[in-house]
Amino acid sequence: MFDGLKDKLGSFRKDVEEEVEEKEAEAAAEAEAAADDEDESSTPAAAPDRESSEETDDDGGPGRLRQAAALATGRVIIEEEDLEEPLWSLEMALLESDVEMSVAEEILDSVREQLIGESRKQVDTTAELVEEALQDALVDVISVGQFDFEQRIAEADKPVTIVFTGVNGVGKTTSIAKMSEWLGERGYSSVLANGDTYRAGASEQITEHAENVGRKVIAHEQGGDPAAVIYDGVEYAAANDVDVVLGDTAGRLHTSNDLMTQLEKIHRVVDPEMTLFVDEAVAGQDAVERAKEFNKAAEIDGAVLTKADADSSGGAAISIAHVTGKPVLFLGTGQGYEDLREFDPEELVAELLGDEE
Ligand SMILES: Nc1nc2c(ncn2[C@@H]2O[C@H](COP(=O)(O)OP(=O)(O)OP(=O)(O)O)[C@@H](O)[C@H]2O)c(=O)[nH]1
Repeated sequence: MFDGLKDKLGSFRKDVEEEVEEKEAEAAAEAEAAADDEDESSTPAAAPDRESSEETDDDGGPGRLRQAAALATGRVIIEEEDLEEPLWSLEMALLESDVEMSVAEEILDSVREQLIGESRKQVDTTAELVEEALQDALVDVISVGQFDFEQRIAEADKPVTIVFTGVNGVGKTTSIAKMSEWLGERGYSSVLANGDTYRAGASEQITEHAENVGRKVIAHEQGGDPAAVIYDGVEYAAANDVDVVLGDTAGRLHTSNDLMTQLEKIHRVVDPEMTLFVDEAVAGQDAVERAKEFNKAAEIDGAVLTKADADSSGGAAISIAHVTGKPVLFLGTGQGYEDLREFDPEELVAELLGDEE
């Protein structure tokens, strides 16, 4: 999962290390040269000249002698110019990984600010410093809007209704069945409601998944009212002590107006606890754009990204929360019903920056 992005983040760490090593070597050479100068000019008459040459430091930045002095005390100073190339490469890498432009910029700004600011202190290893800066920057953008999904289910009045939206073909129905399993493992019963009355075959599809995971499915005729189906799901759940109603909906209707009308009616009729947007991680920028579009048409509470197991870039997972203000809550990590993983920003970033394969 996200191996391409992981490699690229590793390259940035190496790039900065190389820059700093090069600088250390230069500073060491300078220190040696300065020591030689001192030996040669240690007569009292030469001293004022040396002082003035230290003050008029004409090579810009903190200056060679100050760098050399810093090196002698074990400090390394990273300056903006040292980061220029590595940051440029990082930007390209993020964009190639389908990270949305504004999100990539946010990450770069944060890394730049942290590395330049912090590096003026004692530095143990450059790699640690870079890792910390990347970790903070990534966690910041990924964890926008995060909330504890399970706690929200636990605290909500029962039955809890969750509506799933998103275009067809991305694994929405599979994700509903996976969610039903995920809830079951945590002691919550659920019923599936086929609010996708638009597409032929949707009912058979959700029924098959429901049978596979041993859940009841509520469905009406094709062309029926999605709000009415989900309402029946809620009625069934209330009458049978079922905790959660998982409502499928038709992904894209003709216009975002239709979509909004459909979801608005569902909201009026059953007042769902959450509306989750489902898309596939492998769609990259397209998934990010769709998340924006769906969030605009009908406010979503969070996202489920399917097929993360097949996604090398990680761009959608990195970008969606920052772009929509709504968190990624789950990742689909395979075709089995158990392959649904709660999205944990810190854990994900640790994996992205980790050394293990
Ligand atoms: N590798 C992988 N495959 C997945 C994942 N989620 C769904 N799939 C597969 O994607 C294919 C489509 O899933 P469905 O749920 O049937 O998708 P769909 O019928 O297009 O779904 P709708 O979005 O409901 O229209 C199926 O073969 C699923 O097994 C996932 O997280 N990882």
